[in-house]
Amino acid sequence: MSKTEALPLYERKHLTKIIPRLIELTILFLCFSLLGYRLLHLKNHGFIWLVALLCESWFTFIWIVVVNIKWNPIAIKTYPERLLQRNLELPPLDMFVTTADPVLEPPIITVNTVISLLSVDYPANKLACYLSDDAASPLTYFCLVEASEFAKLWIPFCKKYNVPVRAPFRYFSDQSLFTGNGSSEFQEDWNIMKEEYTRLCQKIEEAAQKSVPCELTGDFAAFVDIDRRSHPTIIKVISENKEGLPDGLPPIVYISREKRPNHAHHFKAGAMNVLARVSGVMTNAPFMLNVDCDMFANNPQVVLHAMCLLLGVKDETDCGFVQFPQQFYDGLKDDPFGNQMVVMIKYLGRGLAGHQGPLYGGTGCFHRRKVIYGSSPEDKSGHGKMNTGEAFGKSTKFNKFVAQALSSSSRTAECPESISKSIDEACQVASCGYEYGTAWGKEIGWIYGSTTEDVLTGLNIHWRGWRTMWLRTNPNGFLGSAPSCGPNTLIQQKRWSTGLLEVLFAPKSPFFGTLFGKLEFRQCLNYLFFLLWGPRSIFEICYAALPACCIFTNTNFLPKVNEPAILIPISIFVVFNTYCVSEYIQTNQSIKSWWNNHRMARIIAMTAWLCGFLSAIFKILRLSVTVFEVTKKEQSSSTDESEEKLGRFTFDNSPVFVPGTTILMVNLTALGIGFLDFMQGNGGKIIEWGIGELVCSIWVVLCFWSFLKGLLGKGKYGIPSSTVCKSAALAFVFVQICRSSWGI
Ligand SMILES: O=c1ccn([C@@H]2O[C@H](COP(=O)(O)OP(=O)(O)O[C@H]3O[C@H](CO)[C@@H](O)[C@H](O)[C@H]3O)[C@@H](O)[C@H]2O)c(=O)[nH]1
Ligand SMILES: [Mn+2]
Repeated sequence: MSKTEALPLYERKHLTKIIPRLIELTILFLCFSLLGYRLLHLKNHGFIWLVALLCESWFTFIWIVVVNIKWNPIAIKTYPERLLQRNLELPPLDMFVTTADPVLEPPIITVNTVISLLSVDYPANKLACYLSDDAASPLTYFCLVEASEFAKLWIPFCKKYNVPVRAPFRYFSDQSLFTGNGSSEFQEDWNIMKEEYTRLCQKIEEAAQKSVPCELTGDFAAFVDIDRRSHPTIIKVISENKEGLPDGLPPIVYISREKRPNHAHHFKAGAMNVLARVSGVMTNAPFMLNVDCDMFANNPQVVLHAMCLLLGVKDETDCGFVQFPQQFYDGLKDDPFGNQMVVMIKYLGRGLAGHQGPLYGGTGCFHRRKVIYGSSPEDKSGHGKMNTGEAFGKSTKFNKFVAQALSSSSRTAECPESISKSIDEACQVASCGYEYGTAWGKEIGWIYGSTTEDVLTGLNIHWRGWRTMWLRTNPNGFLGSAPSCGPNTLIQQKRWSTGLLEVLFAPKSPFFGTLFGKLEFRQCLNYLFFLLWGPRSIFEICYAALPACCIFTNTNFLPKVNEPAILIPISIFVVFNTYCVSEYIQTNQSIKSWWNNHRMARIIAMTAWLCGFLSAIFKILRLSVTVFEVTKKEQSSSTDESEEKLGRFTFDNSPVFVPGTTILMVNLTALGIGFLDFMQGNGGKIIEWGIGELVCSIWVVLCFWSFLKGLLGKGKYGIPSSTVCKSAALAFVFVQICRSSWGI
């Protein structure tokens, strides 16, 4: 063994710091003090104190969960250059991209993602790229074919000049990436590439304008009269790299799985399972990478970094999958929609890494094929219980490859014959009846039953005893587009809170994972942080209504100013917010962006999470079904609109805006009535509520400031009048209920 071979491919570093821990415990101690105070005085107060007690108990519980996550943070550093020095044959990797709607997900975005993957620093004969198109759109296929032509020029250019970002739209939009060696040759090549890329964009744009991108003959005949909800499988091999050139164009395959109206297609999870099977009969790589259509590879060495972990761990059990953080490009200044998740990703990510590992986030994740195929760490020899009977479906050829994937060590998997020869087999495994009577979606592959199939699938992996790894690289491994404006952000959050609650009530809920499986107890708690987003809305709403309720009924839910106990809530408020602000400062973000994230978190919790919670409850009661609503993606913010306009909250007539508007109206009314009572001396009665309630009510109004602007705004910046009416009615009923219980 040479010296370099002995060097580890990665290092783990503990990041535990004493001061944050002390602050976290202080907050916890203060929360318990508050609960103690409430319990002591419960009998002197009525219903309102009970509600306050319940909410605060809940918040304390959530805080315990947070402290648990953050307790032993770790970071991992990888050494791709050591991997390259080892001179071993790198293992094959199948790369999956999913798209579902050419309007919400413009093909130029998808195409950039595909191009960035095709041009990573990794031998092309070890890669294969599969695009799943749930819209069966000839436009997407057309764009993919065009992109493959462009990639033939782009890949050599990237490798020759070691281009730092390989998604062309990013590369050409950012002057600072224009590195090269300053030579005239580089300048010339750059100009050519720029021209080619502009041409590609034009072609795609023109094609998108027409109802069909080109004549549907020849290669495109399969798309004639296609109804996206009912059509046969379409699989097209766009390139093959038959010669196995290490610096050629990797194989590219377009897949649109069969859809029939009377077959559940399980949204993204269903698409992922088809990708797993089709790639299983075509290239059967032992590792798979999956990204959403908007998540391009931002670091050319991303695959090498991931391989450092997948190949570098002594025991495979420690690395069931490698998850990269989901980070975004073109974030607006001060994060007005609170959707960049920088702080959450940094602190919760490194915290989770110190436990059983990060949850699967649905994109930017490298999997082991055999883990996806349901194997457990102990099935080392591949005689896992899954490899029996008809668990994997009826295709004999596919079953043969499954057996190989399950039995071979992670480094090799026998590559099936030529890709285009497997099309018939591939069509069979992509048909909508294939999964009947199999374990797909139950024990194998992406698990069905939640609109956050990623969390459910990852849970199933942790359940079987795999640990997982979290990898942050500099530059970021992948970047995606964060939803902008009000409706998109809230719809996405609604889907998440629904899906996460579905996971909690799934047969594979984390409780059972700890009781009957190998999910660690503390990891189960970690899952709860996410899975309880929906129910959190109830407590947040109640708490936001409390100050108003106190003003309406002339009572108090906080200690009075002259009571020493007032120090408890004041300390919680000060210490907690200082702690949060310090996290923003440590991640080089502004205080304004803390505030934006704070208020957006309140808005999201009380609107989107509530709607998500209700829709999950309706589903559990079998009153309705949940659907995966695809998030709209925008390529970049470089439109004519100014930053300020782009950052302004927008509205539509979705019911998701009703609860927020109601809460705002209730608190505004409370402040108004409070002011009147104060001026008129409350008809001679003593005013029981005080500064505490007033400050809380004002704080709620400040958090919903964008809604206040929405009440006055017009067009998309205004709350639609139907929403205003509904909210006003609800607010009126609430005020009446409070007032009628006056003095009780
Ligand atoms: O029927 C469907 C619906 C969606 N998708 C794809 O799924 C991906 C994610 O959809 P998106 O609308 O972008 O959802 P996000 O909320 O941005 O996604 C986050 O949350 C999802 C779970 O809710 C995860 O699956 C994603 O990986 C994660 O990025 C996209 O590539 C879609 O094309 C499909 O392939 N088929
Ligand atoms: Mn997305």
